[in-house]
Amino acid sequence: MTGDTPGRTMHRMVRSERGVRTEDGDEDGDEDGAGRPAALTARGLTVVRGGRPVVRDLTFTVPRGRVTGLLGPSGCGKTTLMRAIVGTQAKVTGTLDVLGHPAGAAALRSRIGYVTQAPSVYDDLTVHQNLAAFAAILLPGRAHRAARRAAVDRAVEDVDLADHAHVLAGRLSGGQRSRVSLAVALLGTPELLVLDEPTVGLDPVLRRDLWDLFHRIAADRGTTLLVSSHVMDEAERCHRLLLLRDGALLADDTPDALRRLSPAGTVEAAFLHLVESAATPGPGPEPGPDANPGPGPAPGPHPQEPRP
Ligand SMILES: Nc1ncnc2c1ncn2[C@@H]1O[C@H](COP(=O)(O)OP(=O)(O)OP(=O)(O)O)[C@@H](O)[C@H]1O
Repeated sequence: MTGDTPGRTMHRMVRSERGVRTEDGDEDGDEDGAGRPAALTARGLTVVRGGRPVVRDLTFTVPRGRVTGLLGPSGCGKTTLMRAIVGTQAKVTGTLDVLGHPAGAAALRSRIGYVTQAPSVYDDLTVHQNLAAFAAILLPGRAHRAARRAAVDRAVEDVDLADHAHVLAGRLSGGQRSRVSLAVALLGTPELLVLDEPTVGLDPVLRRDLWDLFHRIAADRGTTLLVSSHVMDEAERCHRLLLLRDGALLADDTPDALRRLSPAGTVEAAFLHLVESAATPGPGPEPGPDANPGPGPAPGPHPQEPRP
């Protein structure tokens, strides 16, 4: 069972090669309270690129309807993991289930939205035309005309670009172009949104606005968001975090539980603490009550909601 299920069993935290996680006795596996499979379940997930493993033996679960941050330094494997999740990465071994299907299954195509680091928009089309072009692929034919229009209008509103709907994409700022890419991903109302460093290069106000949008999407539609970043302060904005380093999972927990791992009380300090503990064999960090039990159930209520 995953998600915010009250009355969960007690978990015992362990540190393993797969990062910090808990051991527990729950038997109900990777489902949420409604009996649906978790958004993501990985076991022993490894990806080889350029002849070497760049994602190594990851085991984690991502609950539905929450904003999960995938954080770690440049080159640690975030994009590679995301590509594995959306089914575009070769040389993936281990288990990776997405919305209850093996990653890359045809049944997932319309259920996942993926926004890469490079905005995929046509510069010589307006925002509206860009969205209309993608909507025509998703909802082809005359019968869907009204639905197409509604989907485009809603996506433009979602990303707060109504004032720029008729501006050429080539004349937009970097942040605005990123939002057009996001709007394209939102057109199909995906159940899982995978966003690769969507806030990179944005000023603090735009970053805050985008994070607000991510939370609205999760809260209003029950969409699961997996958002990567190499900026540790973005961790505070997530319900859950996967911390990666050198392709390995350092932690899978809530920001609140991670903050408690170090005296400084920040996720960045927790990251350093975990790196140091991984380098020094020992008993490992103290338990965090919100740790994800890896392949087992996810945590109960979050003691501190993320800063939107
Ligand atoms: N096409 C490729 N061929 C071989 N190795 C690659 C290729 N692309 C990436 N890598 C290697 O895989 C590792 C993980 O890269 P990845 O792009 O997944 O990291 P990242 O955490 O997303 O980095 P960034 O934050 O800079 O985008 C890196 O060591 C990188 O050098």
